[in-house]
This record gives sequence, structure tokens and C-alpha cells, in this order.
Amino acid sequence: MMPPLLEISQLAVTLPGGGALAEILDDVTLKVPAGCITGVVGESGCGKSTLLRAILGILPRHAQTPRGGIFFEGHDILPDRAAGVRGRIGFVPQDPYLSLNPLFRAGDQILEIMRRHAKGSRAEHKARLVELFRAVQLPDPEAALRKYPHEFSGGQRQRLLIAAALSCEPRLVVADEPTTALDVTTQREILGLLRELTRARGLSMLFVTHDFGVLASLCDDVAVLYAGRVAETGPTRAVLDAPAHPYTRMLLACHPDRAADLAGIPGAVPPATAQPSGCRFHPRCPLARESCAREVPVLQPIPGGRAVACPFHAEALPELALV
Ligand SMILES: Nc1ncnc2c1ncn2[C@@H]1O[C@H](COP(=O)(O)OP(=O)(O)OP(=O)(O)O)[C@@H](O)[C@H]1O
Repeated sequence: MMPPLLEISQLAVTLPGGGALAEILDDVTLKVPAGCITGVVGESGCGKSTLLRAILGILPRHAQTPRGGIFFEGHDILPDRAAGVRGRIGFVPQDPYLSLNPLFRAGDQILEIMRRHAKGSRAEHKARLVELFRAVQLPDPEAALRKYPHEFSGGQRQRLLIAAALSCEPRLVVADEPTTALDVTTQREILGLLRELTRARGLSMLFVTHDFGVLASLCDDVAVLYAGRVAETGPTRAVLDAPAHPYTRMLLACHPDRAADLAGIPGAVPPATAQPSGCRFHPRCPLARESCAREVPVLQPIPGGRAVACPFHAEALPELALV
């Protein structure tokens, strides 16, 4: 079997924050197999963006040395804060409005990335960028090279950023909710484009979202994150059809597309400076018992290539309260 392109192993990230230590990620283990799109889903504040920052080697300077490993193409990139992978991992950010400098031509900004991280001359870079602009379906790719960011629509700017992420010919792309700031129609087009580009170019992708609809339409596998820990992993279809962890089950019950009556998860994601003991979900979990406040659940394999971090996952949940 081919080794995964990206393998995150027992990753822990801690930051000083507000006079206390913020335990943002703990024991995070997940894989992105070659040629696959792996989704990371969870509520706001679960640590999704921090996970991407750790992979890209752009954690804040004051972060304590992260523990665990981030293996990319078989090498642990965590010790050198990913300095060696710049250009080999592409990044699609969340907000196309904030991610381009309005004072410089968009094409020049991407060419600068290529100058730093890609092989070839400026003329070769320009030719490749025009080809990429065509691949991301920007109108008039030659003219697009000379335009400033304000001359593109929001959807076109996201296409520019996808082109930027692919400009150094990476094998892996990490994307941080790249469709959140877009209207529904543009969102659908961008998701279709990402799916097509990853398949056509044999790329792998780690895709962060809080939207199960986006997850279902794009991702082969999923890791559900709660309060900085992995609650469950598995093939997306299987997890969405029969979620195992109480958190995933309750999160899906909250999704407007999936529930006739909207239920809510009581409470909120804990601040990273005050993580609950034992299972971090136990204060919100209807299945919790005394042992859940003491024992940290580990991810245990369950049938179908899945894993779940809850020893009581087979129990039925009580009816959820409507919001
Ligand atoms: N630089 C920092 N210093 C201290 N705490 C931080 C820092 N960055 C993030 N956090 C905390 O880490 C936790 C996870 O934040 P993160 O942005 O990774 O979550 P997220 O799941 O991406 O959220 P969202 O979906 O809202 O973007 C939050 O509790 C946040 O307040």
C-alpha cells in the first residue's frame, strides 16, 4: 500500500494566551492519502486553522515547540517549521478579499511566489501562470496577468488564489474554508473547480470546512475535530450516513439541510485555555458518565476503515432539544 502523502501523528500545539496556556491541538492524528481529498470539520474554535498553520509552518512565533510529527512525503517537516516545503504545499486561504495586496498586480504577486519557490525563468513562469489562469477558468488569461485585485470579482479572486496555490506545482494543497466568503452559486463553481483540478493533476488536498454539505460534495475522507482533538475519522459517505461519535451525531442534527426541526448542541466549544479534563466533549454530551471526566478517550478502529474516540459510541442518543 502507498504511504499517505501527509501523515499527522499525535500533534500537540500549545500557545500562551490571556495569562494561561491555550491547548489548541492535542494528540491529532490523521492522514491524507495520495490522490485523495481529506476534509477536516468542526465548530468554530475547534483548531482547524491552527492545524493548517502547523502544516504550513506558520504558527505564531511564541507557540511552544509543537509535539508529535507532520510527515510529508515521508519526512517529518515539523522540526524545521516546514521551511523545506514552501512551494511544495499549496495554500488556498479563506478570504479572497483579504489575501491579495490591492497595490500590486495580481499576476505579479503570484509571479513573486514562483520566483521564490519554483524552478524556471520569469518567462517560463509567466507562460505557466497563463496556463493556470486558463485552468481555473479566468476570462482572458493574458489580460488577467496585468490586472489589479479590485478588477476581479470575489469568485474570480478565489480562482486567482487557487492558481497561486498551484503555481509551484505542489503535490498537496491545504485549503481553509475557501468558499465561505462567496455566494452559493460561486461556491458551487469553485468546489467543482477544486474537484476537477485535484483529479486532473493527481493532487491531494486537506480541506477545512464547517459545512457538511461542502464536505459531502468534495471530500473522500473526513476527520471530525472537537476542541483540538480528533473525535472520529472515516470515509465521508460512511461518516455522514451513520455518524458514530456523539459530537458528530449532534453536529449533523444541527445541520439545516439534514434536520426537519433544528436541534442544537447545548453549551459551547470550550476556550483553548480551559479545556475540560478527560473527554473534552463530556460537559456537552448526553452519553457522558463519571469516567468521561477522568479518562481521555483514544481513537479506536471500528468497521469500515473508521475510528472513533468514544467508548460509548454504540449507545443511542436521547432526543435532542429543538432550538
Ligand atoms: N494566537 C493564538 N493565541 C492564543 N489562542 C489562539 C491563537 N490562535 C487561536 N487560538 C485559540 O485556539 C482555538 C482554535 O482556534 P482556530 O482558529 O484554530 O479554530 P478554527 O476551528 O479554525 O475556528 P474558525 O472556524 O472560527 O476559523 C480557539 O480557542 C482560539 O481562540
